Amino acid sequence: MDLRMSRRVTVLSQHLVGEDASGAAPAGEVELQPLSGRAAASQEASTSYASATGRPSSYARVHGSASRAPARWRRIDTVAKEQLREVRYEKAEGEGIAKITINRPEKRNAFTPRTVSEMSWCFADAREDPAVGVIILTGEGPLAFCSGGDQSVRGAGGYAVGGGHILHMMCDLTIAADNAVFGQTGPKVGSFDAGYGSTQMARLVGQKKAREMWFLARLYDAQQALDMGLVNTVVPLEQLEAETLQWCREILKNSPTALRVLKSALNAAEDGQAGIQQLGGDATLLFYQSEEGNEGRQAYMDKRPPDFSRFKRLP
Ligand SMILES: CC(C)(COP(=O)(O)OP(=O)(O)OC[C@H]1O[C@@H](n2cnc3c(N)ncnc32)[C@H](O)[C@@H]1OP(=O)(O)O)[C@@H](O)C(=O)NCCC(=O)NCCSC(=O)CCC(=O)c1ccccc1C(=O)O
Repeated sequence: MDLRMSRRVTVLSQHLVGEDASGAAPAGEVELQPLSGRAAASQEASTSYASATGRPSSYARVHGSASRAPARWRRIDTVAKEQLREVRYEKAEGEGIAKITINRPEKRNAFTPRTVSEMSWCFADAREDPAVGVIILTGEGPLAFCSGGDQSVRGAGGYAVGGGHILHMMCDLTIAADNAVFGQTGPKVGSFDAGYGSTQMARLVGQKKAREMWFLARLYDAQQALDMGLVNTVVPLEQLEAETLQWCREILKNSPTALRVLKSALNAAEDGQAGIQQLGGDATLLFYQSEEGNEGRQAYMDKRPPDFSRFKRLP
């Protein structure tokens, strides 16, 4: 599944696997540290605008901060004429935020082919909804975002889907809970992702670290994930939704066209001709909204030669 197909900004919240409800890390798993150091600093940086004067700058005064208040979620049970069973789909009342929640907590939100289909339908619905500007992808419950493909339904035929870790890597941004654990288990369970799961990872964390993650199949805590550039920020689990909503609202205050073209540009360098096609499509969209673009179309409709003389040839 190519999550980049969504032209809107996608934020991922929650974590791959978490500690048990008692707070103790299970034997053999990484011991999680309290939020500190770079994780705490990254949380602070996400809400502040630096100023050399020590006072809030005009930029900070104009743009301010975004609310962390809870959203009023409206649940949508049927998408693409299908009843959702393994995914919960919601939209925030009066805000451009959609939320897709993998809803199989009893299996640590492992996905089946059905889950992936339901996610695709929801992404497509959100993509087509002009009111939606940001999509949150998350997992149900405090224990896991997604533990990858459900091993009980994996067949010899195989499906072109990667694990839960790959889902978050394909999102634009990742906000991790402080109990999050990240990693690839593939080589230990007879699986691998030789597509985006490998190439996107290497782009995010570098070739050496990507090879370490895949070849050794170890697990990493949230601080380690932050340090290697795998996630954008780490917040206490109980602040995860508030932090995510604040990021969404901050993004939604910004120019949708600027965001759209930036996302296309950031993807274009890596996506070859498909990436350039998206960027080219965005340029055409903008051109069609311009006077110059309209003059050509209007002249044809008027059965006259176009007059482009009033449009400057800028250096
Ligand atoms: C994620 C864990 C580290 C969490 O550990 P913990 O919190 O202690 O919980 P557990 O007690 O282990 O799990 C609770 C319960 O959930 C079941 N479960 C967890 N994960 C899965 C899973 N991925 N598949 C099936 N079932 C799962 C677990 O068995 C428990 O059930 P009980 O009945 O209570 O025993 C830990 O759970 C863990 O390591 N999980 C496995 C992670 C993993 O290896 N994931 C697979 C990676 S490979 C992949 O994703 C490729 C895609 C794929 O395999 C696939 C699947 C389906 C169709 C097609 C494909 C394809 O190949 O294309």
